[in-house]
Amino acid sequence: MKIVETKLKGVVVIEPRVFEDERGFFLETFREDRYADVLGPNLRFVQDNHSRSSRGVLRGLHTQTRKPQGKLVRCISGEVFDVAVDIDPMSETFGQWVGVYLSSEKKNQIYIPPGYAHGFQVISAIADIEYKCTDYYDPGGESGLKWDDPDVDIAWPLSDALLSDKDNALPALFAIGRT
Ligand SMILES: Cc1cn([C@H]2C[C@H](O)[C@@H](COP(=O)(O)OP(=O)(O)O[C@H]3O[C@@H](C)C(=O)[C@@H](O)[C@H]3O)O2)c(=O)[nH]c1=O
Repeated sequence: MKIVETKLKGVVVIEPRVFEDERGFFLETFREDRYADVLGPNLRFVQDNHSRSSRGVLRGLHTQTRKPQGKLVRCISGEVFDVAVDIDPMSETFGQWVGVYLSSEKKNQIYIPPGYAHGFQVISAIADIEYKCTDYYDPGGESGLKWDDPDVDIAWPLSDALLSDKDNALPALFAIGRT
């Protein structure tokens, strides 16, 4: 598999090896030994999630304060623009973001370590994403920042973003950075 590092520490894009033949294709989407080599030896996933959304839907930008989750994300149908944001005020890259198009065609993945904010926007008519998490969902510790915070200035592919009421009410980065 090919690993592409990004400007955010620990955020990597993974391009697994895909075996194609007359029946279709095969790939390993996770195996502990190889991924631990890249993502760190203490890697342990405890929860798998799957969500489906339609074109324009934007979920994010989310993080958890009490149980920060590392996430290994892939798109199993359609295409999304997936984003990680550095929300650590002590970090040299605080406020910076990286984005990658994930698709069922490319079969690529992004790993986002604990402590970053994560979100994605759907480009195709429908998209399914699956992601493995290093800690459990903790509703009482949910946090995040607004998708269009001008201080972060993410270049989302579609300007018409469809958000949940919860995501529409998220604060700006400077507000969560002070807590
Ligand atoms: C995230 C999550 C939600 N839920 C429930 C709560 C709620 O009733 C329903 C939908 O939740 P949400 O609106 O928060 O789902 P969603 O907006 O898809 O939240 C997700 O967004 C992406 C960007 C992430 O990075 C994830 O960590 C997660 O925060 O599912 C769980 O039971 N377990 C979970 O792990």
